[in-house]
Amino acid sequence: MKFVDEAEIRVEAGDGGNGTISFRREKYVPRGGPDGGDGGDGGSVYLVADENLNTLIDYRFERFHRAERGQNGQGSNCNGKGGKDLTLSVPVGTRATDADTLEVLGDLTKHGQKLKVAQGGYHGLGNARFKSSVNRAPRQKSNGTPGEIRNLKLELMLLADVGLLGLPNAGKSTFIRSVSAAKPKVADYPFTTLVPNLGVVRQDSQRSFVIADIPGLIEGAAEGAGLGIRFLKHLERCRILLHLVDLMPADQSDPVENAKTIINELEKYSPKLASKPRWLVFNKIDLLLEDEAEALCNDIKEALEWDGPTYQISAFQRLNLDPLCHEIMNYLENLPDDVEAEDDKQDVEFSWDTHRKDPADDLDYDDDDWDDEDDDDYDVEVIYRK
Ligand SMILES: Nc1nc2c(ncn2[C@@H]2O[C@H](COP(=O)(O)OP(=O)(O)OP(=O)(O)O)[C@@H](O)[C@H]2O)c(=O)[nH]1
Ligand SMILES: [Mg+2]
Repeated sequence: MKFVDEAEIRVEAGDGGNGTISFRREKYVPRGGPDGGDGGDGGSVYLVADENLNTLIDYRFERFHRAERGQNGQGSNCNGKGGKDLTLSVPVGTRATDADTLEVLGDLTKHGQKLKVAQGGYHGLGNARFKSSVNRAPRQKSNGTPGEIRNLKLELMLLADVGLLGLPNAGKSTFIRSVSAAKPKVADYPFTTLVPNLGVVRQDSQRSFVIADIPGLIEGAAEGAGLGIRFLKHLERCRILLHLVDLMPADQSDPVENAKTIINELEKYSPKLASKPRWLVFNKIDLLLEDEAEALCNDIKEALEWDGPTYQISAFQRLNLDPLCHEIMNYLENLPDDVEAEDDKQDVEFSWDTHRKDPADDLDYDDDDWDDEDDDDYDVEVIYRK
């Protein structure tokens, strides 16, 4: 599966309409003067940021976009109508670059923000405009100028503060569903998640962070097993990774070995990613008695020689999620500004407004969109809700 957080399209603004040559012809009005009208301006092409969109995938299928041409002028001093502008909606966070010159035309960072990407042609002048004291019957007009044509590269940056790591079925998608308004598909088979999802965890009106749920990793991912490791690139800009460990794998596999697999694959992919702050999050504690869970977590920590932070949660039952999110928020807030930020300055920032969901909303697992088959249609999903 290919990533479509970028798309290349061609936009063509409308040409300006031509001016026209015409003379007033009317009974009893001999030698009516010139009355050729001007053409209309060509329509321009704009991009507008729309918070309801989350992918650029549509632009992969529809690559040519043209605004209307201006109408030609007409007699009786009638000017041609201007061509209609074309407005293309793109997700918030999209950057538009001229694919030929590599000039960055702009970043659309706020809902409703508009960016002109191709200027419509200017109108031509009708002969009425060329009338002068020495030329009362000009046979002159001008043509409209051509509209701008551009090959545009659209890029949508997926930026997340927190990245989720884990084997398939570890509960990553369940976790993001429980702490944010994102609605990725959850199921009891591996590789349910085929594309990354982003969710916004809102602590209060001023404080929130973004979590990325990516497809599960399996042993050999670095060599391409399962869905491979290409999704890990989305975690490179995260500030912290949560490694979800399933305490009760349905396939009876050993949680220690499972955790080691992830750490191995991570190291194979990139030592830099592997050295990012990482917290161990033991999931599915609801399936064990409290002291059993405690003992198992200790065993795993010992086997991994883990001395970093650990948490015990049930993503499904929403146990201990609040303290974990709280800690994450604190951690992120207390990071020095310059950590990992050097090359982020150019980044597009999302300005979503996703709120923390009411937990009661989500307890209904018969909920229709729980198993939203459409998910698979998208290569990249960024789900959020206002
Ligand atoms: N009992 C229990 N089941 C859970 C918990 N979290 C997730 N599950 C179940 O585990 C299964 C897998 O959950 P997902 O959230 O789809 O797992 P994932 O890590 O996103 O899996 P992939 O997308 O395949 O990588 C589902 O059947 C969930 O209902 C939990 O805390 N407790
Ligand atoms: Mg998943």
